[in-house]
Amino acid sequence: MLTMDDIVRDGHPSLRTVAEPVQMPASDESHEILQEMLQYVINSQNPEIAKKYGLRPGIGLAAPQINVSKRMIAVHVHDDRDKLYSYGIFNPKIVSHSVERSYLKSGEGCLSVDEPFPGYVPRYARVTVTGTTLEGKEIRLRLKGLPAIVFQHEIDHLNGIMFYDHINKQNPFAEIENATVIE
Ligand SMILES: O=C(O)C[C@@H](Cc1ccccc1)[C@H](O)SCc1ccccc1
Ligand code: NI
Repeated sequence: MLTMDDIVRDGHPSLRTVAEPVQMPASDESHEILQEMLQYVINSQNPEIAKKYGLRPGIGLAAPQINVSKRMIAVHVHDDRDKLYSYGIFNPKIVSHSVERSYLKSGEGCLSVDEPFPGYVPRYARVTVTGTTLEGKEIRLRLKGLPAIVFQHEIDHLNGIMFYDHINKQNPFAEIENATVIE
């Protein structure tokens, strides 16, 4: 199983590299890695398992974070109506997005960043994401709220972008125009 020892930290070249598309159908190796990534995210949200193995809780994980430069992400997150979005996705792509933005009032963190980077991280309020699931199904997801935020955070990792790249350097808590706050 994956643990924090498998997650590379800020400064590792993998986090600043554009990841390669996964040739479909995915190889057994890629399938196994993506399954392990999703299992990490699920395990990290189980208090007993997280404590036993020292896992930092997460709602998403991208392959470059375990030094695999492939376009694969895992997400396990509930929206504000408690609907669960639990996916391992090959080649996720944002195919459309709102003009309106949103951001987490608490800011963002990252399993690959050990210190806090305070500040608002502007994201698109709504995104449409396509990709291929672990089960080999082509999906098209229309997302808003926290699911939209986590998918954008993880897809950023595939493009070598870190959440703090989006924070206003002059004033990290500057109001973001045309944006809704997610509490
Ligand atoms: O490092 C990662 O990619 C996993 C992040 C993803 C993430 C961070 C901030 C906002 C959305 C997604 C971890 O999930 S950070 C821990 C966390 C846990 C619950 C809610 C938000 C962040
Ligand atoms: Ni991250």
